[in-house]
Amino acid sequence: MTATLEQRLDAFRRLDDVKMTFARRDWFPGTSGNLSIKIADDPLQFAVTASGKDKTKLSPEDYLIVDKDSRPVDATTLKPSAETLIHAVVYKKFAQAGACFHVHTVWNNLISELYFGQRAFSIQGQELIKGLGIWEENARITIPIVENFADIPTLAVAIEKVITPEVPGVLIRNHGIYAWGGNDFEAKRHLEAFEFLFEYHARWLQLRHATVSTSTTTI
Ligand SMILES: CSCCC(=O)C(=O)COP(=O)(O)O
Ligand SMILES: [Zn+2]
Repeated sequence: MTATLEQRLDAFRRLDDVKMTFARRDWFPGTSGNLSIKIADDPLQFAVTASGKDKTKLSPEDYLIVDKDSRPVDATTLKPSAETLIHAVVYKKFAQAGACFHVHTVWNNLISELYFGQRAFSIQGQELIKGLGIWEENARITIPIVENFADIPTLAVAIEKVITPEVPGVLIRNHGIYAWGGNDFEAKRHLEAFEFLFEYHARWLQLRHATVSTSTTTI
């Protein structure tokens, strides 16, 4: 069933909230990043950020509604995010996904670069893994890494091939992360958990390196 006006406005308000929260963390440098919230399943429709906007600001022209083919549902001069196809892939692959968020951060870029040549990043035994909805003892998670294809349909196909229901995210090398969840609250929690794990791991590697270097220095 097509979404009502009230559902659309509710999605826009929720996107405003998430956007401003992430903006305060500097998670949208240089107009990067995009956000979406699903508003209808059959046929698929979702609200998505307009392309190229300064996502640290609010304006009446921040979002539009697109269909399963990432095409605007209404007549509009706004362009959907250049990466809308990736949001569509997530919603089509996981019927339970209700929101999908993409940010470029130094930490997620560093992790993808540190594991250059590898197709995934794994981490084990961190409490914040529970933030991803994984509660088993000493859990290990593996987030796939895809190469940063400039051609978005190629990138979307690469992402479609590697994402799984177990881990709600994917890293694009030297680009950023996509994370999703059943709704905006859950997608935000997942994204925050991933970002914590990336920062923790990168800092841990740095400290370990510094400690090893100091302990091997002769006076
Ligand atoms: C300057 S960021 C390059 C494009 C990108 O990766 C991104 O996340 C933002 O693209 P959009 O079309 O959604 O504004
Ligand atoms: Zn991006």
